Amino acid sequence: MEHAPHGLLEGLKPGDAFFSSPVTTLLGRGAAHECQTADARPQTLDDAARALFDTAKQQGHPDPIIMGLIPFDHADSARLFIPEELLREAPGTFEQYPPGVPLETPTRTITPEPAPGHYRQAVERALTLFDTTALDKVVLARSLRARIEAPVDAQALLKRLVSINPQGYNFALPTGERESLVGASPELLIRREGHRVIANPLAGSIARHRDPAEDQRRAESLRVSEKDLREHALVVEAIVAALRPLCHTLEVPEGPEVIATDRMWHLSTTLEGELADPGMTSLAVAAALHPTPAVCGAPWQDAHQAIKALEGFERGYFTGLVGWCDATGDGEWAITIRCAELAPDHVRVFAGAGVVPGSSPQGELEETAAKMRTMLDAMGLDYEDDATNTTA
Ligand SMILES: C=C(O[C@@H]1C=C(C(=O)O)C=C[C@H]1O)C(=O)O
Repeated sequence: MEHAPHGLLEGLKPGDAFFSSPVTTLLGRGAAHECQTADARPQTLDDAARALFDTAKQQGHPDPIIMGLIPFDHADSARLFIPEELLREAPGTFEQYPPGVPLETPTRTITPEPAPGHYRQAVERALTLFDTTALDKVVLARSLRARIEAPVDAQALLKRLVSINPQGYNFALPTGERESLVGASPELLIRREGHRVIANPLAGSIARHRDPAEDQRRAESLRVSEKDLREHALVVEAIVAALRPLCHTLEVPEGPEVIATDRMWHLSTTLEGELADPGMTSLAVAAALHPTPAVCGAPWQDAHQAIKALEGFERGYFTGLVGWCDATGDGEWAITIRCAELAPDHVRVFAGAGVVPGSSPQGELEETAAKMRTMLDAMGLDYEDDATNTTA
């Protein structure tokens, strides 16, 4: 017998918006009201969301929900919209989702942007900044661009993603006439359910291994890695500092757990709080936290400056936010990682890694290669660069 969420994904058409999480599955069709904001500062996002809800209510929309994509950089534009039609289903039990046929994506060329050598050099430069500036951590990213023979089917790709990451934040949102951003993020920035907020930052990672004993050994090494625990603590500290003033109570566990995705082990902390102002929407809380040191670094300004100086490409929506917010303010915003930009003639896959004192350029290069495998595997794209020994 077919479970309901399978039905929802079965109905996905080009141009639809899809978001699934451990608590809900949404499929948005069309855009009754939409807004491409001038920038992504918290006030701009709040104003844009209010205006969208006001218009929807004036036009008699019974239960408007905003879906959207928020860029990494506050200076860039966010896309928020209220779908014309919204289909919603209870928690997606994608655990038994049939994996379907593996995708094949014939490619003409695959080009790393920037090149692996550039990436290693950026990490090396970041390491020197730790000695000469206030910088404690910076997340440096890179991408792979594949020129393809035929467009990737977003629905088929999502089916693969939900089957391999059933507990993840799986999404596909249109970003243009024929472009979309599709991904399987493991990271929840914030969920608001009434007064309650939950954040689940991840930071500190190691690639998984196909041999179960080696895989476990890697998980254990991550659990006690001084470098990764330090990298993780910086993220939790920043989120606690941002959430405390917004919350009556905030529960902070003593240390992180180790969680798995299809390709990675991560250090993970779940924080739970009671909002002091229940009128604060999930979008406003997300905007107050974003970008955390999980995707930017610490201190924020120094890390942002280092990214702009060293990375060598525009992140756009990658390491931004994807999610939804309803008219009561409830909603979820996940971090747009483990994602790919789909266009008719190319796909582009992104990944970043946290650099702290003690990081190695080759190690971070390999970590980004391992993170990219989630999307590369799902699309049936074969690619290995100088970061080969990650993906055993
Ligand atoms: C930036 C990415 O991941 C982030 C960086 C992590 C790390 O450095 O350990 C872990 C999870 C994410 O917060 C990515 O997957 O591209």
